[in-house]
Amino acid sequence: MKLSAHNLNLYFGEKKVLKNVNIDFPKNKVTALIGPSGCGKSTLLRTFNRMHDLSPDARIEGVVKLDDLNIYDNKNSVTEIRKRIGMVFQKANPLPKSIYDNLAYALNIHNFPKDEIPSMIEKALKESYLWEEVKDELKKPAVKLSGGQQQRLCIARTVVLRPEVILMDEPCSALDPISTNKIEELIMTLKNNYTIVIVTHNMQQAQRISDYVAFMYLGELIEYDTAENIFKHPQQELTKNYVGGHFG
Ligand SMILES: Nc1ncnc2c1ncn2[C@@H]1O[C@H](COP(=O)(O)OP(=O)(O)OP(=O)(O)O)[C@@H](O)[C@H]1O
Repeated sequence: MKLSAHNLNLYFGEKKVLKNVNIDFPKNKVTALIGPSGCGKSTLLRTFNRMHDLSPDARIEGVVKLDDLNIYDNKNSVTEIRKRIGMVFQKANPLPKSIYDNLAYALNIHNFPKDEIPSMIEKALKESYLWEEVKDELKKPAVKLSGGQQQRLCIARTVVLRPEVILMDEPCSALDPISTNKIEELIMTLKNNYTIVIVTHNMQQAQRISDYVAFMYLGELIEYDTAENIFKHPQQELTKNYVGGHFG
């Protein structure tokens, strides 16, 4: 197990959004978080790299760990945690810089040796299936790339730091089917090197790419199992109804 939450409760002000969630994410697997809108998928995902530190009304109880490291122990640096647990968002968010500098910026912040930066960037772009498309125009502004290319650049910006975990919050929801397909293929190769947790609304996508699936409802983890069991043999009535398309 790579990442875990135990007895996790999360409140925004008075509102309890995560209710006693217990979950362990296995190493080098893709786990999908599914459930109807507002059930707490993104909130759970964001807990793992301390994104809620930015919300003054968020309050967390419980234990969240990366291996044996307690993510919420104040002696651990948030910057270091976010280097080990990277995140890719719903909408591609490249910096207003060149393709090359989008990756160099992250490496410079983390003080990687200057002479290693060009080869690390090439490796990350190759790993993100983008190198062949951009190798001759690395100085081009990243915002001039297509939406799908921008999202692969954001994935490259995450993997260039050699994280252990990649959190993905609906990374394909703004993309066309061809770009989505490329990112899904990419996710399936990335899991050889990284542990991946992905929020998705797309049941077909969850079936195609995930090894494990966690179904959430109203802030609770209702069922967590292999993708095969969740989609073919769900144990809970709620899961059965959700994956059967009866609500959500
Ligand atoms: N910063 C915040 N402050 C207050 N409430 C919030 C905040 N972020 C999320 N919430 C609330 O927490 C609940 C869970 O939201 P969350 O975004 O985690 O759900 P979700 O399952 O990811 O939904 P969706 O599929 O629509 O993205 C919702 O009721 C939402 O309104």
